[in-house]
Amino acid sequence: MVKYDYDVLYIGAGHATFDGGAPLAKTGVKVGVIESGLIGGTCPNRGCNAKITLDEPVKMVREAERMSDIFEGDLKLDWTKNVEHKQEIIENLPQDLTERLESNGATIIRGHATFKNNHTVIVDNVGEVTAEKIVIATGLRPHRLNIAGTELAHDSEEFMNLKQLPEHITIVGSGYIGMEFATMANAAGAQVTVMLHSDKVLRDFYQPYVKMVVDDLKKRGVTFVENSRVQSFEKVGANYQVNYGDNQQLTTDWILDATGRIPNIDKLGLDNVGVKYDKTGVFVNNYLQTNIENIYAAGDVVSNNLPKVTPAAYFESKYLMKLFSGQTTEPIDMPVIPAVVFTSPRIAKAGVSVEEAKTKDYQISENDLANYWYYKVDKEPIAQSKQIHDKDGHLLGVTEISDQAQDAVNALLPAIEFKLDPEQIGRLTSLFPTIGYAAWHRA
Ligand SMILES: Cc1cc2nc3c(=O)[nH]c(=O)nc-3n(C[C@H](O)[C@H](O)[C@H](O)COP(=O)(O)OP(=O)(O)OC[C@H]3O[C@@H](n4cnc5c(N)ncnc54)[C@H](O)[C@@H]3O)c2cc1C
Ligand SMILES: NC(=O)c1ccc[n+]([C@@H]2O[C@H](COP(=O)([O-])OP(=O)(O)OC[C@H]3O[C@@H](n4cnc5c(N)ncnc54)[C@H](O)[C@@H]3O)[C@@H](O)[C@H]2O)c1
Repeated sequence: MVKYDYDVLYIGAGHATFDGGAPLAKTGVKVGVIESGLIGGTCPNRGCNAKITLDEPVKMVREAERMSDIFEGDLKLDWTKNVEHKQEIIENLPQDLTERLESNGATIIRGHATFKNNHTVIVDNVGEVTAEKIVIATGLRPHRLNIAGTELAHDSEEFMNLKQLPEHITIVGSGYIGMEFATMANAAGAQVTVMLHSDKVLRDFYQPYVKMVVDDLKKRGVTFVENSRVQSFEKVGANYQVNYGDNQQLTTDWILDATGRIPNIDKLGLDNVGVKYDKTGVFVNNYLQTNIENIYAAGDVVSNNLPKVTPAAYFESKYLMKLFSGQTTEPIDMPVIPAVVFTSPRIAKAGVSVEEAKTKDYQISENDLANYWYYKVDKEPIAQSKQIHDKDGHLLGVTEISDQAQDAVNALLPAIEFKLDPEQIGRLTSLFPTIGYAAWHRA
């Protein structure tokens, strides 16, 4: 007798679900996926894919600017066309991902899920759905400032759908979204003011590199207001007023609230089943299992100190696929999760940080890439890296600032993850000339 509707039921259809959920269904496990929004979740529809499409012309404008003695005329970014192009790239992704899940045998259930008990969820307009195991993969949503007029501000998704670029944009927050979107808006011709919570920008990245990005944006006209203490937003005629600091005002055309993202758990009924969580997300053990035996969690919604990025959600989803299909009984062994902020230049990193290296007996090489011939081809004025090695020559970590930092870090990742020794590293013969080759350059 079949006891439950599904063997495994995922709540949410982002990377934390579909990367492992589709192959899991293929093994014959009966998989259900509940999604209240677009299949694919944040990354394809309103995160990574959308953002990197909008950013591509930004990168090209910067390249053309550096090559202005070779090119004739100026490149001008048309924001409206850029947004149209982004839409063309992403609009079929929910359908593609639906097909990926369904063609492997998973069933998609559309609606918002709330736990009734530890094997049953109630889905709006559908009713009760039962499963032996349930995976909470509900991700994050934008945090909204708790101040008067907060409803006048917008989120990153609304920014990426702007058909016309406002003349002046105020961005509250200087994390990933604040800095990536300040870069895009500035390159597309908007005047940008970034309101900082403190004096810190991109707190998780190597601060001397962050300063280079900030100084470059300042030269390009972006204003940074430190310790801004934003107090309220008001509509004044056709514009908005940002009230901040000690009775200071700023007039602007559009406000982006980029003050972080919070877990989608408040309307999930976790208290109905006793799943433990706090404001940072759902608590799990080394098997991604919550305190309730048959309920798991994966991706951004998990409370941990990993960066909330797609590579982490992807790996966790793949791990649960192996666990649920019997391919492993081991706890999850998280690999090195790299991170990049797509400013211009980018800052990318993986493994041991420079700050940690300074507290240990590690060697830190400081590499002036702007004067290395391959980076000169691109006339990159800001290009540096720091590589961290132990005394036996294993590469433990890297952080790089350059326009191609994400590809450089990708090239070095296998050596960091697999702790390759110098002889093994010597056998990695990269194509030449490429960033994969240049990434190894060090002083
Ligand atoms: C603007 C932006 C840019 C980003 N850029 C990058 C980048 O360049 N690189 C990178 O690695 N990461 C990036 N990220 C982060 C990346 O998008 C996330 O790490 C990733 O999407 C996490 O996947 P997830 O499956 O955990 O959650 P999500 O993709 O958020 O999926 C969760 C899903 O659950 C659904 N849901 C929530 N509650 C319920 C419920 N009760 N019932 C039914 N469905 C529910 C939601 O609708 C959503 O579709 C970016 C994020 C943003 C916002
Ligand atoms: N390239 C990428 O991988 C990428 C890109 C975009 C987003 N993301 C993910 O999305 C998540 C959310 O990004 P985010 O930039 O919104 O969050 P974040 O946590 O990176 O930054 C939030 C910023 O808001 C500031 N802040 C908080 N409260 C404030 C207040 N009251 N006034 C002014 N500033 C305030 C913080 O100091 C911080 O600078 C990130 O955790 C990241 O993992 C990743």
